[in-house]
Amino acid sequence: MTAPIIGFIGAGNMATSLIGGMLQQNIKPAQIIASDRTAEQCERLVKQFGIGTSLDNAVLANECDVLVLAVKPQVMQAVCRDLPRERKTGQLIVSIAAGISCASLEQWLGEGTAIVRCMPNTPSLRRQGVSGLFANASVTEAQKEQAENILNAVGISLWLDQEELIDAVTAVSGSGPAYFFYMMEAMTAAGEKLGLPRDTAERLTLFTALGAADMAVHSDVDAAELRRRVCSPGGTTEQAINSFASDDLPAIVERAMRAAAARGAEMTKELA
Ligand SMILES: NC(=O)C1=CN([C@@H]2O[C@H](COP(=O)(O)OP(=O)(O)OC[C@H]3O[C@@H](n4cnc5c(N)ncnc54)[C@H](OP(=O)(O)O)[C@@H]3O)[C@@H](O)[C@H]2O)C=CC1
Ligand SMILES: O=C(O)[C@@H]1CCC=N1
Repeated sequence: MTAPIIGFIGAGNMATSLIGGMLQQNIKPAQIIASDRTAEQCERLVKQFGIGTSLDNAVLANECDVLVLAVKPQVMQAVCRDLPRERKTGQLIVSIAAGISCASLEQWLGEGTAIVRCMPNTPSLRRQGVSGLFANASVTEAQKEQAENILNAVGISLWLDQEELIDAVTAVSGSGPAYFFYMMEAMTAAGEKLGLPRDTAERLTLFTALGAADMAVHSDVDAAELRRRVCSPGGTTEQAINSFASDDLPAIVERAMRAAAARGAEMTKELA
C-alpha cells in the first residue's frame, strides 16, 4: 500500500507542531503538503521542514488522502465552503478546530463526508502530545486507523464516543499546556522574589515540572500520593500546600476549566 498523502490547510502554531512531530517519526516530507494564506508562511515551511506547499487550498484538497483542517475556528466555514465538493476519493477530513462540530463541517463540505474531529495540543512538536478523537458515522475503521497513525506519531490519542466531550478534552489537554506554562511563569517569578537569579529560578522550575510529570506518568500511584510523599510532616511543602488549599486551588482550577469548556460549546453554536 502506498503511504497516504497528508495535507494541512493552515500552517500556524498547531499545524507546525504536528508536522514537526510527524517528521521526527517515520513520516517522510514527501508525504506532507500544506497550504497557507501567505507566501512567507509557505516559504517558512519549505525551509523548516522541506515539505511541499501551496497557496491554493483547493489544489491541496485534490491531492491528499487525509486533509487536516488547521485554521482558526472563525475562518473554518469560509475555508470549507471554498473547497471543491468533489475531492480525492476516500478522503478523510481531520479537523483540529475547537468549537466546530462535525455537523457544521459536513454541511460545509458535503453530506456523507468522513470526518474525524480531534483536539491535539502543542507538545505534539516534541512528540509528547495528547489528543482526543471523535469519528462521525461516515468514517471507516481504516480511516480511524489513518487518523490514529497521524496523532500517534506525535504522542498518544484517545477515542471518545460522544462528540460533546471534545469540549472537556479541550479544557483539559488542548488548552492545558497554557495552564502549566502559567504555573511555570508564576513559580519562576516567585523564585526570583525569594532571591534566586532569574535563569536559576527558571531552570529549577522547568526541570521540576519535567521531573514531576515524568514521575507521575510512570508511577503506579496517583498524583495525590506522590504529593503526599513530598510533604514531610511539619516540613516546608506542607506549608505551601496548606496555602494553596486555603486559597482553594481545586476550585480555581475547576472554574477556569469550566470557562474553557463553556467557550467551546458557545463557539459551536456561534460558528455553526
Ligand atoms: N494552538 C493550540 O494550542 C491549539 C489549537 N487548536 C486549533 O487549531 C487551529 C489552529 O490554531 P493555531 O495553529 O493556534 O492558529 P494559527 O493562527 O497559528 O494558524 C492558523 C493558520 O491558518 C492560516 N490561514 C488563515 N486563513 C487561511 C486560509 N483561508 N487558507 C489557508 N490558511 C489560512 C493563518 O494565516 P494568517 O495568520 O495569515 O491568518 C495561520 O497561519 C484552531 O482551530 C484551534 O482551535 C487545537 C488544539 C491546540
Ligand atoms: O485557545 C484555543 O481556542 C485553542 C484550542 C485549544 C488550545 N488552543
